[in-house]
Amino acid sequence: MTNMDKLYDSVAKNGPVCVGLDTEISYLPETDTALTAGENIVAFNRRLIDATKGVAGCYKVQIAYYESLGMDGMLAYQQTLKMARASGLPVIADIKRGDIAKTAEMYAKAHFTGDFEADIVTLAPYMGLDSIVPYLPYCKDQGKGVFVLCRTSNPGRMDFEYQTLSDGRTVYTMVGDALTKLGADYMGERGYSSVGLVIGGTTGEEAAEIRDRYKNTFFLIPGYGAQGGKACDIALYMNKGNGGVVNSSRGILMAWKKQPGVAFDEAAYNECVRMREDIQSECNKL
Ligand SMILES: O=C(O)c1cc(=O)[nH]c(=O)n1[C@@H]1O[C@H](COP(=O)(O)O)[C@@H](O)[C@H]1O
Repeated sequence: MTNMDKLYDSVAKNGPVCVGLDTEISYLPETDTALTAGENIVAFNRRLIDATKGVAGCYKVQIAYYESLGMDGMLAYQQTLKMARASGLPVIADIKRGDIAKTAEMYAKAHFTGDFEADIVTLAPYMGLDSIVPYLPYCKDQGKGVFVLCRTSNPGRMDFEYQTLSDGRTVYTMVGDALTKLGADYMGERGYSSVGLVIGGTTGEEAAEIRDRYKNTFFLIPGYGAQGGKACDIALYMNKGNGGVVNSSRGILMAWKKQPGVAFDEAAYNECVRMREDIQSECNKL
């Protein structure tokens, strides 16, 4: 069974919310001055994971928030991955790597084995397929997975991704087509490849076309919450309520700010439940 299969099963059981652990120290309601920044973040993440593991489909840990704190942060990253994986839910390491083949081999080893082992990683395809291929033996042998940036959530997606090629396709479609072709040899039992795509949820405009074109591809859909993505748009990227996980980071981490008097972990739980209902009710309308 692949990790994409596990993600599918997890969405079927708990729903599509991907809790983004992009934990910045300023998001914490209070800190313990006897602890380092990294230790405070681990304590916060521990309570957040405990509170949300029954209502989340997976976790995504954004490495930049941890790297920015140096060694203290990298220890926090290691411990956060460990705690999140111990919840039994699939864990995506949002590392967005994309380098030449030999270097990619080292990144794959770094994030699929050892101290920083994750179940699935995010990759950037700009340097070409040889920057993606070194991750595939881990998909074949250990069921690992990758989500490759395709049509992202940020305004800057227009700069390169929407450029039109001579054959009429957009650049993001060329990327999606090439990656789904590559992923065809890595199909799991639930009908999805271990090679998934990142499809931003801040617009629903191309949703029907994208979902239809990549039927066997699992999507990581960021943009809900702080970036303003709407459930009615996001539902269009799902496949009968599955086939995608919807990330919210700041919206969940800082849910306590919108729920006065409620503890941060309980507020995060409440936000996951609200978000899940919001998305599932839109999926049910389709
Ligand atoms: O790969 C990603 O996860 C990603 C792709 C994308 O197109 N847009 C996007 O926002 N992300 C990530 O998703 C998360 C969004 O965080 P919030 O906007 O706080 O919910 C961050 O970790 C981003 O790095």
